[in-house]
Amino acid sequence: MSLLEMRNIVYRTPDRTIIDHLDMSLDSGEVHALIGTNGTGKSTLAYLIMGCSRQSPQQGEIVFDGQKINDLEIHERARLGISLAWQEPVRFEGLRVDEYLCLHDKTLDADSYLKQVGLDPSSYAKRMVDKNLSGGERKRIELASVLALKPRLAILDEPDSGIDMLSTRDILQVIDSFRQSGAAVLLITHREEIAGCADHASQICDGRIVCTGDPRHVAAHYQNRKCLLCDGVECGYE
Ligand SMILES: Nc1ncnc2c1ncn2[C@@H]1O[C@H](COP(=O)(O)OP(=O)(O)OP(=O)(O)O)[C@@H](O)[C@H]1O
Repeated sequence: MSLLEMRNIVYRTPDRTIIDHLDMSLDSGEVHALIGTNGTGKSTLAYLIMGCSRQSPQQGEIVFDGQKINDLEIHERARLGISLAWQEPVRFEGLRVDEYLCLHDKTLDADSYLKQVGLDPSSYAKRMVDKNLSGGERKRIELASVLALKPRLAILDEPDSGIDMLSTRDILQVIDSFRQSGAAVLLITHREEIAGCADHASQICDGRIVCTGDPRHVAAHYQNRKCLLCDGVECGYE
């Protein structure tokens, strides 16, 4: 059985359907890229898995390690080993970076996590988590904090956003760190070169998975094929 199974998920707001009968699964240790254009439901899917703001699908089942988690609170899901690195990192003012990384376990070596995200501990460990950190630095610290949680499933919502192109290699290294830790990773991205490091990829369009399989195949589909809501011509379900 897969670590995470999303079965026939439907999520609607009063105005519209955002996730539309979506099926998707992830195995332990698998890096699965989810690619799609703006507003196709990627972050919504991440929030549904994490249980943010008590969001729950109106239809379908989210099953983690054999357990239906639709009705679990966010902290209960976190306890099962699910973690989310937000697209816009949360800011905990008044904490030092090393304290922030070790909030849940004071015995952790904060420096090793900073190194894994390409930040020099001698420059960053004792800085405050506040507005003086740049967006890209906060993003890296957020990724380090998720690594430090040692999740079984890490959901990375656009880990590359706000980080310059030259640092793509750092992001790929971070994803590799998750892989080496044995975590499954749901990697949300717009960028094919980031998706290319995954074991598996899926393209989402208007809340539905329209293509899934080898990342190169999915990236080519995403780039070259017309897609129902991307540009008005229905794409194939290959
Ligand atoms: N609570 C809500 N109420 C109304 N509309 C919502 C709500 N949450 C999300 N949406 C809409 O659902 C759509 C999908 O949003 P979502 O953030 O999941 O997209 P995304 O694929 O992550 O986009 P991006 O790549 O731009 O981050 C958007 O049109 C968004 O405005």
